[in-house]
Amino acid sequence: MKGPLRFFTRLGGIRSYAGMGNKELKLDGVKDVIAVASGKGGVGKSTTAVNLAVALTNKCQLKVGLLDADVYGPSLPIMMKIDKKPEINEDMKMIPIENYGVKCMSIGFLVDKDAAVVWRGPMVMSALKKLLKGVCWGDLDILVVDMPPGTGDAQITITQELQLSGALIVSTPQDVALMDARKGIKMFSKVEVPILGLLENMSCFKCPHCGEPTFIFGKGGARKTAAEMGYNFVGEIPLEVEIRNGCDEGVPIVASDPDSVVARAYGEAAQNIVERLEEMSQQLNGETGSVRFS
Ligand SMILES: Nc1ncnc2c1ncn2[C@@H]1O[C@H](COP(=O)(O)OP(=O)(O)OP(=O)(O)O)[C@@H](O)[C@H]1O
Repeated sequence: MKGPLRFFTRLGGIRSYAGMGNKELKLDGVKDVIAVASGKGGVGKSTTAVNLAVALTNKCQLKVGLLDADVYGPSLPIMMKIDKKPEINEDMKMIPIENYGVKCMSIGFLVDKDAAVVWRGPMVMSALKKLLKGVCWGDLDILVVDMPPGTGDAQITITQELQLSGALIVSTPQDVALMDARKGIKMFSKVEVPILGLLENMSCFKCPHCGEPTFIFGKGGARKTAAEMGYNFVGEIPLEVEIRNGCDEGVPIVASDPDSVVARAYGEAAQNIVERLEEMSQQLNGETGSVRFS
């Protein structure tokens, strides 16, 4: 594992890192919080977060939440087909809205879809803090956080406010995307968040007529980068029209066609992440068996 040695302790089933300064546990009942991030925009981070959340629910049988922290361009309302505002509980916390078995929260549930785009920094920060602290998630095995693209203030705030178990970096195989992915990795390393691995999105396009693969964004770039940097390679997701359709229609392909090749690829990636979290737990606190995912 990269970065300084840290070790886990367990507090009532919730993981916590020793040696992380004075961070408090902010999300009661949530065992692991993982960030899905990319340095570059438009590489399929939200698509990955949504499909992974459904795969972690359906294929890994976990209790999963999905937080759309991409305040500038929330896509969860469309991708998860949720068109209502969350209710508030007696503690004045927002109750996540469930679809496909995943508990969801997004700034897009709260404001007009174009409003956040023109927000100034302080408004973005205040909205983010509300999203991070003001949601009653209940008991979750994993909360998947769809990060805003890039490595600016909003991203750093999230990594500082949330006790992240790790970050998944999504990239296309293209050099320019991989360059930004490296910046993302650097940001997480600086704040001592472990990298769960790299996932390559849009890895290849298979002609629906002849089956010939075309490597539109280059071949194997994320796998190579993961190997060079010593990180886990989580898997590759092809460029496929059904994935895009699923996003636009609000039915993730993992939910609509769970036996498809693509849904299986997301399932394997989800399993890889779960195993990586378990490995980290075992390495760091000396456990010998799976505690939560057996
Ligand atoms: N593997 C894929 N195959 C086909 N289309 C995809 C795939 N992954 C993502 N897309 C499409 O690419 C577009 C961008 O994806 P997405 O919104 O997930 O990217 P993003 O990295 O989250 O973007 P942003 O930087 O705006 O947050 C969407 O239209 C989505 O449907």
